[in-house]
Amino acid sequence: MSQATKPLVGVIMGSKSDWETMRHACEMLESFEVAYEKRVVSAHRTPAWMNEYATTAQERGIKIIIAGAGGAAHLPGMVASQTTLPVLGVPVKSRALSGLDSLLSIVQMPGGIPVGTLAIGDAGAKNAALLAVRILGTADTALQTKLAAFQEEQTNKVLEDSEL
Ligand SMILES: Nc1c(C(=O)O)ncn1[C@@H]1O[C@H](COP(=O)(O)O)[C@@H](O)[C@H]1O
Repeated sequence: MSQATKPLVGVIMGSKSDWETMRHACEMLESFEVAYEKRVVSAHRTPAWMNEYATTAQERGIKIIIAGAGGAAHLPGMVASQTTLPVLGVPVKSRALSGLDSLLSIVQMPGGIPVGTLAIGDAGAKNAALLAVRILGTADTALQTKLAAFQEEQTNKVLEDSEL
């Protein structure tokens, strides 16, 4: 799915080391059969590539960018500054400060350049994908139907598990 169809979601991350977190976003997109691409892009280490990625994403058909980064996590904000696409930021859990540094770096954007910031770590990556699916679902009733089924299944599972 990620390679064959034209991608609608760009999943980018500051380092290969973020993959264990960001794979949760990719897996969720796959479960909804939403075409995506995944790339390592760093504002700090590959600034020219980041600029190219952000400025060409829209013309390539990307609708939403999910950007994960840890520590001094400037990637989501810098990408948001160079595109008008919605950018969802995932704070990756850092070794030194458990992701609080990542969260604050992503969430505290100056007015005018929005980044939709998710929770730290795996749940944030999963929810970034679900939020992307919800956004795409506003113009795609088939996706909305899948989202409703996902939520119903989730609710039923929790109710079943409540019978201890
Ligand atoms: N925060 C950023 C950016 C950026 O924001 O441009 N580029 C890499 N990184 C982060 O550095 C951490 C450590 O990276 P390494 O494991 O490669 O040393 C990763 O979590 C990455 O997201």
